[in-house]
Amino acid sequence: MEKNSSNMIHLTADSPNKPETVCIFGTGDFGRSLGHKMLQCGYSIVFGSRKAQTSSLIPKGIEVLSHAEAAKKSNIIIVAIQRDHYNFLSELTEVLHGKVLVDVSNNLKINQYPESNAEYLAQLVPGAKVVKAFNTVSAWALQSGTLDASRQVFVCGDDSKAKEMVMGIVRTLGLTPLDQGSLLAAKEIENYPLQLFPMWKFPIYLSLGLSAFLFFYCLIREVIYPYVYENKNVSFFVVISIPNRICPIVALILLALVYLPGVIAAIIQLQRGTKYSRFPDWLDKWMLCRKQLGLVALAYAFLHVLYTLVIPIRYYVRWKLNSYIISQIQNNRTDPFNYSTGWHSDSYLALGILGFFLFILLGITSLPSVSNNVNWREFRFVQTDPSHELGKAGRGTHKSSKIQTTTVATLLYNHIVNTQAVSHCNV
Ligand SMILES: NC(=O)C1=CN([C@@H]2O[C@H](COP(=O)(O)OP(=O)(O)OC[C@H]3O[C@@H](n4cnc5c(N)ncnc54)[C@H](OP(=O)(O)O)[C@@H]3O)[C@@H](O)[C@H]2O)C=CC1
Ligand SMILES: [Cu+2]
Repeated sequence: MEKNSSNMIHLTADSPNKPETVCIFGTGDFGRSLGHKMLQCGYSIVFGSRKAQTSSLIPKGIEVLSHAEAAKKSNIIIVAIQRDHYNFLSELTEVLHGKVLVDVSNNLKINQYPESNAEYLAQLVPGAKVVKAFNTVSAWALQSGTLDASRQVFVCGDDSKAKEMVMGIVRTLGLTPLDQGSLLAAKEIENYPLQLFPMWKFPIYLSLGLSAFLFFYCLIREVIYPYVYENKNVSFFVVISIPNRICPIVALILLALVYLPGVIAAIIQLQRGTKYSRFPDWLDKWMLCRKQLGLVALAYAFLHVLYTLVIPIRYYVRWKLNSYIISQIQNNRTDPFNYSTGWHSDSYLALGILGFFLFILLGITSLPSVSNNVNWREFRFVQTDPSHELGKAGRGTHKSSKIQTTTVATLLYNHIVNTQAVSHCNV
């Protein structure tokens, strides 16, 4: 595989034993950190700077030259300068002709400029092959060697050879390059570090909203109403009983919402008679956060399981059971065993257990670290890949063969419906 060749340092064609020289413009935080890391990985580095003196901050063994001189020494130039200061590069058009220019810049706001920084750079230096990379790696992480957040480096560019060269460097640094296609993808890549859990926002707000609504509903029905009309104080219900009622309902609603957009999308496609037109924006966004919706639903189901497991040790439950037994004794009466209740109770618990088990299976396989370890057939066996749909969401190919999701939903639905008959939540 290509992995072997790319893990080695790239040697220049003319001098096979000398490592490739890479030029970095800008001796700021990021330029220095990247230079230091690349030096460690065996590259020969030269800095291009406005001031050609060496400061103590510059890693030993790296030359600092003027921009033009430094650029002449290498075919790859990493531009570690803020976008606002790019204009001087247009004067270097001649020197930079045919060279690979790597744009690492980030913005302060999403969509700060009309065009991406990388495209702007390509306009400034028309003869250069611009590649976008490294913007998702922080200077601090490079320096401390603690790349704990993500080893993924998004790379995009119009020239495939230039892109391949940059991806080689990324791999040599021990990072994982992800080819995102042409320079048109640069805008998305630049917006990426500015986003804070973009796909999680909607699922989390929705689940919190639903929980709050259901909480007040249950509070009125089960605590305030008995208090007002029967003068019964069961306010402690807010601690376990009511949450345990909310959790399964929210979980099931969210699970249904994972499903619903696929159905709506199918209806839209049938109506339009084509699957090659874009879905409305709201549907697109909804589709893209299905995986997160599913995982939040799983979290709620998990809470429900925990709340349910503690039922036998609750004081209120034990007291209720005891007083029931005592009242039988006092009345000298034995309630007969009810077979249908026996069946009901066991079967809804079994449905809950199986549904929860499959739900966990779905959740686990949707984690990237797990799905990377199974092949696509194995994956399809468990679920349809949400990220597979992620890439195509806008273009409208949706294979909704979510047999497993259907099973989970059906099992859990039956579990909840049966709960009405013999409830573990009624205590
Ligand atoms: N810091 C980080 O963690 C990350 C930074 N980046 C990106 O890397 C780039 C550099 O960031 P960072 O190193 O933090 O920024 P700094 O402000 O630390 O450094 C920027 C460097 O740009 C050069 N520069 C400044 N003004 C001019 C100018 N008018 N003309 C020419 N060169 C100039 C200077 O180098 P000199 O004095 O040598 O000329 C300066 O050291 C930015 O685009 C940033 O978005 C991307 C990912 C992470
Ligand atoms: Cu339940």
